[in-house]
Amino acid sequence: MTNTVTAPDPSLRAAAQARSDAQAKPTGALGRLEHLGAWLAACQGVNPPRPLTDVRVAVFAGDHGVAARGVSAYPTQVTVAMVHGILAGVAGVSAIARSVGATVTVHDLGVDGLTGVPDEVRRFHVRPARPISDEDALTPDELDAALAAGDTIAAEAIADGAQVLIAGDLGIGNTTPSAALVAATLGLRGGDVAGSGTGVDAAGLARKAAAIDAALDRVGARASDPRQRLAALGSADIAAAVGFMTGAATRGIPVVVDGLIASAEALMAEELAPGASAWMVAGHVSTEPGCALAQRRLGLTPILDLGMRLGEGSGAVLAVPILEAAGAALREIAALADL
Ligand SMILES: Cc1cc2ncn([C@H]3O[C@H](COP(=O)(O)O)[C@@H](O)[C@H]3O)c2cc1C
Ligand SMILES: O=C(O)c1cccnc1
Repeated sequence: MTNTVTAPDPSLRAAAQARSDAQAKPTGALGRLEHLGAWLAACQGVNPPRPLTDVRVAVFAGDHGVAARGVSAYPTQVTVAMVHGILAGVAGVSAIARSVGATVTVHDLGVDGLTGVPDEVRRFHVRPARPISDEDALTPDELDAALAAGDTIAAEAIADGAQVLIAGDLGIGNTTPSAALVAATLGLRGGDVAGSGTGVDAAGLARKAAAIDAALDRVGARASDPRQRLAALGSADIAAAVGFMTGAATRGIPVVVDGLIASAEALMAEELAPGASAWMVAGHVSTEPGCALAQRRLGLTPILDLGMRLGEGSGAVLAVPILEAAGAALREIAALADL
């Protein structure tokens, strides 16, 4: 596993922008679509960029001990139910991915009580994350194993032809560790980053902010080290997604970032593999306050803002047609001089 990231090719970005400028439209008339097209060309190393025919969502599923603090509106059994839902192709991300021609896999990185699934799903199974307000979620060895699992999942998808990778999340309670990671990274408190997640009421929101503050106070200055922050405040599913994102960036494959959980993971990926965020676009911004905060820190401007708060990679995969249209515009619009 390497952490060395080479930036998307700046000469191809410039060439794509020049091609766009010469096309049969007023200069700049396609707005941010032009930037997305140039970014895609730079990522692919070819101008105009190739069509996106192989986009993959890997959903990282895991349970979170902190859920016992009453931070979610739903019981933890929903995590198992939703893994089965994804396997059956009937989850939210399943429907949206199908509508855009993307594929979805799900990976158990700490789901409590998961049975009746293919071995492949449990290949990287570990125990659920310990409650972050009371103890570190992971040991250093567990952190390494989770990061390596995500890197392997990315490597295998890329070797199999994936052009774009998306990390999806699944696990009751996961907005709490994600918000805690954003708070610790940005120097904020629970009240700044806690959102309603699955729909907690005001008392639930207060419990969530308090759980985040307890975790931040417990970890203290250790949080300034990104590995310690991730092990103390994260989880195996979150760490695996971080390894998946760094695995994509180190291999020169673009990533579309989803909501709060993925944006927190992207923050961690950028710290563990500096430059990784140059391989990312934000597919959407969710309604969780920590999501916009993380994206702003990374300099990522979301493609979509639809008031979504599902996770699973759903908002990211929904943005893929916009990215594809950006590439199509570069490929198919004639040069004004040729008309
Ligand atoms: C039926 C259902 C399907 C989901 N799919 C994703 N999430 C999302 O919501 C959960 C995080 O929110 P919180 O931190 O408030 O628990 C995670 O499972 C996340 O993937 C779902 C949540 C539910 C209830
Ligand atoms: O921001 C997200 O992706 C999100 C929000 C609520 C629940 N699950 C995910």
